[in-house]
Amino acid sequence: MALHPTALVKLLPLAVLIPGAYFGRGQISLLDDDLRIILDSLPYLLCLGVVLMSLQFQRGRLLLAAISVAVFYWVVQSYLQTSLNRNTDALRAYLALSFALPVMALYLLLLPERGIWNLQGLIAALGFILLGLACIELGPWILGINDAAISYTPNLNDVYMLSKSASILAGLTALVGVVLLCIRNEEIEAALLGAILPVYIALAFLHVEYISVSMCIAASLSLAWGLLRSSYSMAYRDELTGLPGRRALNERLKMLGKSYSIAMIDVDRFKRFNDTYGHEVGDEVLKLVASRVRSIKGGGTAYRYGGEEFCVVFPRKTVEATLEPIEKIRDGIASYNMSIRNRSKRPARMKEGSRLRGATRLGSDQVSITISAGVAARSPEHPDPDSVLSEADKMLYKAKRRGRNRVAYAS
Ligand SMILES: Nc1nc2c(ncn2[C@@H]2O[C@H](COP(=O)(O)OP(=O)(O)OP(=O)(O)O)[C@@H](O)[C@H]2O)c(=O)[nH]1
Repeated sequence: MALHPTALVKLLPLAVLIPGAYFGRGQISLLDDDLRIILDSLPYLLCLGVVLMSLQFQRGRLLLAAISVAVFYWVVQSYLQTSLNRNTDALRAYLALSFALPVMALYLLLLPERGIWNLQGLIAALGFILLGLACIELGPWILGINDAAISYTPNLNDVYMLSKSASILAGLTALVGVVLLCIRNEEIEAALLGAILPVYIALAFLHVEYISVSMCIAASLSLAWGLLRSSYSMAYRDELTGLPGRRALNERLKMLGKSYSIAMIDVDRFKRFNDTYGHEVGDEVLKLVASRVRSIKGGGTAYRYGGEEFCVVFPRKTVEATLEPIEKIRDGIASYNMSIRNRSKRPARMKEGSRLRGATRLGSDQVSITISAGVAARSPEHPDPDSVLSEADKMLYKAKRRGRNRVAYAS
């Protein structure tokens, strides 16, 4: 199981959203009454927006999260705007929330995305609702019948109200969320964390003025942002390699200025590689090549063009300026020995393995691969991105004809 620590970057919007909500709350009292009424209903409106978008994009976990934020806000507004010291119903509601929140957050975090309008999605949603009801009913009762209640009772007279046990549970939930984000590397995981944390903050600092409205706005904005980001990824990112895909390339090509170069890159003898080592190992090769091409220098942006082809766009660069970075990538890939992890996928026919040129079999577990590239720049003969792209493609096939593992460029 691979970990992606860089996925933590997806939490950066939270670093703005949560402090922004906390400090922005101070301004709410300055608003006139009409605006404050609108602001009070903003969490509901935002959650409704997320619910509608989740239905549209089949995002079951975000749908449940948005409904939960709205219910949380409603409970806080309806039952907890009072002194918990004197109102046992309010204390019960607070205990129920502080017990239900981590349990339901963990359920949502661990749940794989199943969509909405299918049996698995509906069962997942039903499980979530039943779990929520059980927590709300059983939570205060369980906490009331044994010693756990004492360590779970909120610190009613402190600004930070969550008890030590509830804080530990909250910390564990957040930790699980961070680990899952690093494993799954998905926008949705960051969005869920981005909703759970503000809701916890609202619960922990319940006595702070306007905390619930500001934090529930932050939570629903995080869900909306995650939904937009994941829809963008779905449309514009290639799932296997994580590179921007063909659609993103087409958009980029429309925005190029008067001077640019385009490189087409293709894995050599990839069909034979697939036939010999299997599609799964072929996918690993594509990921490896993608990770190398992604790090290309010289201001180039890499895209997966399709199949085993990649495209790099160099705005404001001549062909000559692109050669060094492309050669570096080609050389780096050619001299890298890739380990084949899946032993069952080793070449069935040894002769076949050793005949490969594009993928040379080195030892029992290692292969090396090569790439070829063609580069062309905008010129009077090739005045638009499509013709530059097709010229780069011609150069690529020139590199193939000349023996592969090389770069050819339009002079
Ligand atoms: N594993 C894997 N294979 C893919 C993927 N997309 C395309 N391919 C394979 O890539 C191969 C492309 O082969 P060809 O276009 O014939 O070219 P080649 O074998 O690389 O030969 P040259 O380009 O002439 O060096 C085909 O076998 C496709 O099945 C993918 O996402 N994963």
